[in-house]
Formats: sequence, structure tokens, C-alpha cells
Amino acid sequence: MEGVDHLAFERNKAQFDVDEMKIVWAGSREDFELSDRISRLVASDPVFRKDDRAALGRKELFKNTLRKAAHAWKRVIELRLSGEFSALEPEAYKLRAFVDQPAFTDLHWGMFVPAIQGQGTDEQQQKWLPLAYRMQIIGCYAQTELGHGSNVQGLETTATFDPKTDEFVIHSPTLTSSKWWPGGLGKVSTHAVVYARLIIDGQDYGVHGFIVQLRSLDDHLPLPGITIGDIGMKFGNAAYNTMDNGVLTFDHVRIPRNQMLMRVSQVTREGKYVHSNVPRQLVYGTMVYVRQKIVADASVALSRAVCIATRYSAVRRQFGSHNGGLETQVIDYKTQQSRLFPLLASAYAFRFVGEWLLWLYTDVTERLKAKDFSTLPEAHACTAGLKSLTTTATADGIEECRKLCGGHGYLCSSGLPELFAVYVPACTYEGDNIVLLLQVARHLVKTVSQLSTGNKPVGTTAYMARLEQLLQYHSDVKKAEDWLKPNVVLEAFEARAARMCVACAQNLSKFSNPEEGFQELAADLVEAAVAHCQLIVVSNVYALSLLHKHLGDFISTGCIDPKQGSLANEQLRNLYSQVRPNAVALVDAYNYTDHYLGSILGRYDGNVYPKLYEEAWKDPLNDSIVPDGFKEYIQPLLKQQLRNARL
Ligand SMILES: CCCCCCCCCC/C=C\CCCC(=O)SCCNC(=O)CCNC(=O)[C@H](O)C(C)(C)COP(=O)(O)OP(=O)(O)OC[C@H]1O[C@@H](n2cnc3c(N)ncnc32)[C@H](O)[C@@H]1OP(=O)(O)O
Ligand SMILES: Cc1cc2nc3c(=O)[nH]c(=O)nc-3n(C[C@H](O)[C@H](O)[C@H](O)COP(=O)(O)OP(=O)(O)OC[C@H]3O[C@@H](n4cnc5c(N)ncnc54)[C@H](O)[C@@H]3O)c2cc1C
Repeated sequence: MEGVDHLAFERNKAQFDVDEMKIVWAGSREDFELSDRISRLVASDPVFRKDDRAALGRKELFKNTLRKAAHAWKRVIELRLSGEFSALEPEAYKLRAFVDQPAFTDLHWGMFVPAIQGQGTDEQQQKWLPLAYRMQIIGCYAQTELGHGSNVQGLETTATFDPKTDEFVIHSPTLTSSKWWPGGLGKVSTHAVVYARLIIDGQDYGVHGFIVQLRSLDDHLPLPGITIGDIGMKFGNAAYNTMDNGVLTFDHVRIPRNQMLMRVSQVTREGKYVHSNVPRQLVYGTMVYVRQKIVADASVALSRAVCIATRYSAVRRQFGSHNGGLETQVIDYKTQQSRLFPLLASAYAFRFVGEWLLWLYTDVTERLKAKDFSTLPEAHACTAGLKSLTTTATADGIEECRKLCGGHGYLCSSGLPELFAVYVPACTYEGDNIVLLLQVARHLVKTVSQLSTGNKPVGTTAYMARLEQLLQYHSDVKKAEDWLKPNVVLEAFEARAARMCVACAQNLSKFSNPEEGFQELAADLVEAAVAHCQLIVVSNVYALSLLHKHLGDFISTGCIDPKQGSLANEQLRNLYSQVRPNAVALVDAYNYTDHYLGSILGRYDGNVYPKLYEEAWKDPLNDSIVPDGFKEYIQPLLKQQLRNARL
């Protein structure tokens, strides 16, 4: 029934103030009001419609994306959403988020602009940023090649300095050096920040960034020497196929010397290479920025899936009917709760860890401006590790939510297949998750090895300073409620991470060649890195479900015994019962519009069945009662069977 709240009985059970929780989730009252206003604005604008997306072919889908991006930009300007003329302002960023369709603009604002801001000199910024801010040029981030993505130092594209003309010659010497994957490159970008090996007088100075114009600003054709196109359909139907991930090769393309991004190092008119007194890793700065953004976005993607699965689990009933009464809501099954509630808790935990990481990133940025590079390794390890942890958990969590919705979760109209398909590449882009965990592991092993030299660990590794105590630790939990004390949980996680790191460091020391040891022990190192990253995010329900999931680690490292493991599980069951009456209210607190959720199963009013039924008839296959192809392919079969039957 239209207008009836089928979930009202669930909402009435809530034991907390949902409106207050909406503010906690949004970050502040101001943020809440902004999100609320902009999400409604997007939902009510027909251009931003997305319920027809799954049925569009690639070309229509792509054109639809261009239309939405242009319309969004128009809205930003008309409504003066941002004080400044830039889509990096919070209002414009929210508009992009609620439009909910990946587009070239993400790479323009999310990587091209930050690359120039972070790696360009003041002069370069003054020249390029105003053009980029007004979208008079559109840029992408062209780093990955056909042959190399993770190994940035292995890139093959060359930028050779020509002192005669004061230019760089950008060239793709091999097939594997073709740029491959950059979003926005395939069909839209006029410019790119291209990462290439700097060659001066035959000497290779490693990978640096260059601003290269790719297409004419008049007719959009590629400039001479440039071959460019889209790399083809990707996983899922609509999903990330709204994006023109591209291929690009250079045949001796010339650019002026001043288009090398020169904040970190410079090439003089005479062809002299000058390295500023800053770590070379600042060339990787854009990746650190985006990894932090990706962590902040993980809670959004996971919370959408959890919202759909929670509401639907309260609507869906199976078994347990007595005397013709109602069947049991599937959310009341303990198995459903043990799969769903840890994800609900994770979404909240990731929301808060995202805020913390933003603080850490802002802090390191301020320090870098003051030429204090001391916290850079910690910022790299945290952004890399948390990017890996949160995207893996979110991608797995979305898929779990699909299963939690049974068969209907497999329908595109549930919103879950597309959410999964659009999200899952986050485990790969901006650094493959395993490669990033290995970076964390290097940081941890280094921290452990420096303890003996008296180096005091700081930041998220500060707990290692209490190594002796953590190596002696054994949990003193005696009853299930003991697991409710935050300190008890935290110590168990600290001891587990510390012991796993120390075990890795000890095993590494047995190798005469440390690099060989690192390769051999990589799987253990990744597990130690995960333990460390989980420690950063632990909080009650979330922590206990993780402890239950990784019980083997806790028992084998001697932090807790099997009895204490069972008590944690008992406490977890108690907590699920406490979450149960609040579950629907906890997902209402995300304040998502039905437009944004894009899911019939997750509708606010819970009116699932009539809407699912209605939606099925909208499928293009139902446009005709007898399908196209009947006469050619089905009828002859049927007739033949008739003939055979007569014989
Ligand atoms: C409207 C606005 C919208 C905004 C939206 C924003 C979001 C946009 C999302 C868009 C969606 C998708 C975009 C996807 C884009 C991409 O994928 S771009 C390509 C990304 N590529 C990668 O991430 C490659 C991964 N590889 C690497 O990062 C490095 O190669 C790797 C770190 C793995 C290794 O680098 P090496 O140079 O070989 O380093 P090592 O020898 O291992 O280490 C040397 C030391 O450097 C330290 N290090 C490494 N990285 C960093 C860093 N980033 N910062 C600081 N320090 C770093 C490392 O710890 C070593 O230190 P040590 O010597 O031990 O002290
Ligand atoms: C949707 C999407 C959008 C993208 N957008 C952009 C973009 O805008 N710009 C851009 O430049 N790039 C972009 N990329 C490229 C992306 O950054 C790379 O794909 C990513 O960094 C992974 O690199 P790879 O593809 O080389 O993976 P590989 O490194 O080839 O990974 C293959 C396997 O090898 C394993 N592996 C690799 N190295 C190691 C190691 N040292 N130890 C152990 N295991 C290892 C990995 O874990 C993985 O299992 C995008 C990719 C995708 C999927």
C-alpha cells in the first residue's frame, strides 16, 4: 500500500533518538542539513534518474553519464553550491556523491587537480589550476600501463629532455608501456598528468609527473603522435562502465620543459637535474590523498548495502508460522544477525575511522608545508593499510548483504549487484590491497627492528613500546561481560598484533638476504599487517565479531585461551539481541533517500512485494508478450516436436 510505513513497528522499537544519531553519522548538524538538502535536490531532479540504468547499452549509458556530469556542473554553478568556483567544496562533493554515477569528473577533481596542487610549483599551479577549476581543460591521472600498475618504478613511458628545443619528448617505447586504465582518458580528457621515466643525457632519473595535452580544445581530436581509446567493457552491466577507462600511446610527443611537475625535483634549462630537499615519495602524494578518500567512502558503500539488507530482513518472513499466524521475520534468526550485525557495526566503525584518517591526513599535509616529513611513513602506512582493510571488508560485506537478501538480492532492482560491481574494483585501484598490506608490513617490521636501537614508536605503532608487557600478556577474561570492557578488547588486539609482528621479524632475521625473507614470508606478513590495521578500527561489537572470526590468531599467539574465546562468542550473542530492536533505526540514521539507495528491497516504507511485482513489468523483455525471435527460433522447434510426436 502506497503511503503506509510497513516498517513502523520496527521503528517504534528503537531505544535511541534516531534524529540525534543522524547527526552523529553526518558528523555535525551542519553536515547533516547539507547532505539532507542535496540528497533531496538530486532525488527530485529527473536528469539524475537512475532506475533505468541497468538496461542501457554502453553508448547510451556513457552519453547519459556525460549528460549527468554536465547537468551536475550546471547545478553547482546555478545554485552557487560552493563559495569558490570548484567542485572540491563539500557541497559540490556531496552533489557528486548523491548523483551516484562514476564519471570522468571524479578523476579530474579527485586526481588531476590534486596532482597539480601537490606536485606543481606555485607558477605551475597559477597557470593550470584556474583552467582546471573552470573545467576549461579536463584532466585525468595517467600512471598505470599495460605491463605495470603496482610496480610504479617499473613504468616504461619515457620523457627525454631535448636541450636544443627545451622540451621533453614523451614516448611509449613498447606495447606494454601503453597507458592503460586511467579513468576519463578514453573519450573525454583533454589533458593528463602522465607518469614517465625522466631521461636526461641518457641517464634515467626515475618516474616523474608531466602535464600533457592529449586532445584539441577545438574539435576534441587527439593531437599528433597520440593514439587514444577506451579499453572496453568492465565487470557488471552499468556499474563502472559509465567510466571511459582508456588506453594511450605516445609517438615522440613534444611538451615544453615547464610541463614537468617540478615541486619535488626540477630540470633546468641547461638540462641539470635538481632534487629539492624533500623525500622522493612525495611524487606518490596524490595516491595517499585518494586512499584517504577511499577509506572515507567505504562506510558509505557498506552502509548502503547494510541498509538494504536490514530493512529487507525485517520485511521478509520465512518459516515458523503457528496456527496460520505470521511467519518469522528473517532478521530474528540468529544466523542472519551474526552475518548482518557485524556489517552494520563495521559501517559505523569505518565511518569513524574515516574521520580519524582525514584528521591524520590533514595533520601530515600541514607538517609537509612546514617541511616536517617525520610523519610521512605513518601516513603512508595508515592510508595504505586502512584502504586495503576497509575496501576488502566492504566488497565482501556488499556480497554478504546480497546473500542475506536471498534470491531477490540477485535482482538488479535490489540495487546490490550494481553496488557490488561498481565497488569491487576499489580492492584493486589506487593500489592492489595485498601490495598495500605489504607496505604496511614493511613499516611494522622496520618499527620492531628499530626498538632495539631505542627508537620510540609513535602514532598507531605506539603500542609496540610496551612490547615486553604485550609478549607476557594473557587475557584475564573470566565471564562473558568482561568482553564488554573496551580496554580488555583493545589489549587482546594489541597483544595479537604485536606477537604476529614480532614472530615475522624473528623469522625474517633467519634469512641472510632480508628481501628474500620478505618474499618467502609474505603471506604471514600480510596477516600481521591485517592484525595491525584491525587494531586501528576496533570497537565493541565489531571487535568481538573480529575476535571470533580470527580466534585462531588469538589462541595460537597465546593471548586468550579457548574458554575465553567461547565467552567472547557468548557475549556476541548477547550484543546481537541488544542490537536487534534498534537495527532498522540504526540504518535509518544514515538518512539515505530511496533515490540514493536505488533498491526496492531497501525502500524506506518497506513496501517491497507490490513494488517488486510492478518493477518486473517494466523490463524491456516484457514490452511484448511474445518475444522477438519466437518465429525464427522457438516456433520451428515446437513444430518439429509436434511432427516427431505425430511420427
Ligand atoms: C568531486 C571530487 C571527487 C573526488 C573523488 C576522489 C576519489 C576518486 C576515486 C576514483 C576511482 C578510481 C581511481 C583509481 C586511480 C588509480 O588507480 S591511480 C594508480 C594507482 N596506483 C597505485 O596505487 C600503484 C601502487 N603502487 C605503489 O604505490 C608503489 O609502487 C609501491 C608503494 C607499492 C612501491 O613503491 P616503490 O617506490 O617501489 O617503493 P618501495 O621501494 O616499496 O618503498 C620505498 C619507500 O617509499 C615509501 N613509500 C611508498 N609509497 C609511499 C607513499 N605513497 N607515501 C610515502 N611513502 C611511500 C615506502 O614505505 C618505502 O619507505 P622506506 O624506504 O621503507 O622508508
Ligand atoms: C576500475 C579501475 C580504475 C582505474 N583507474 C586508474 C586511473 O585513473 N589511473 C591509473 O593510473 N590507474 C588506474 N587503474 C589501475 C590500478 O591502479 C591498477 O590496476 C592497480 O594499481 C593494480 O595494479 P596491476 O593492475 O598492475 O595489478 P598487478 O600488480 O598486476 O596485480 C596482479 C596480482 O599480483 C599480485 N601482486 C603484484 N605485486 C605483488 C607483490 N609485490 N607481492 C605479492 N603480490 C603481488 C597482486 O596482489 C594481484 O593479485 C584503475 C584500475 C581499475 C580496475
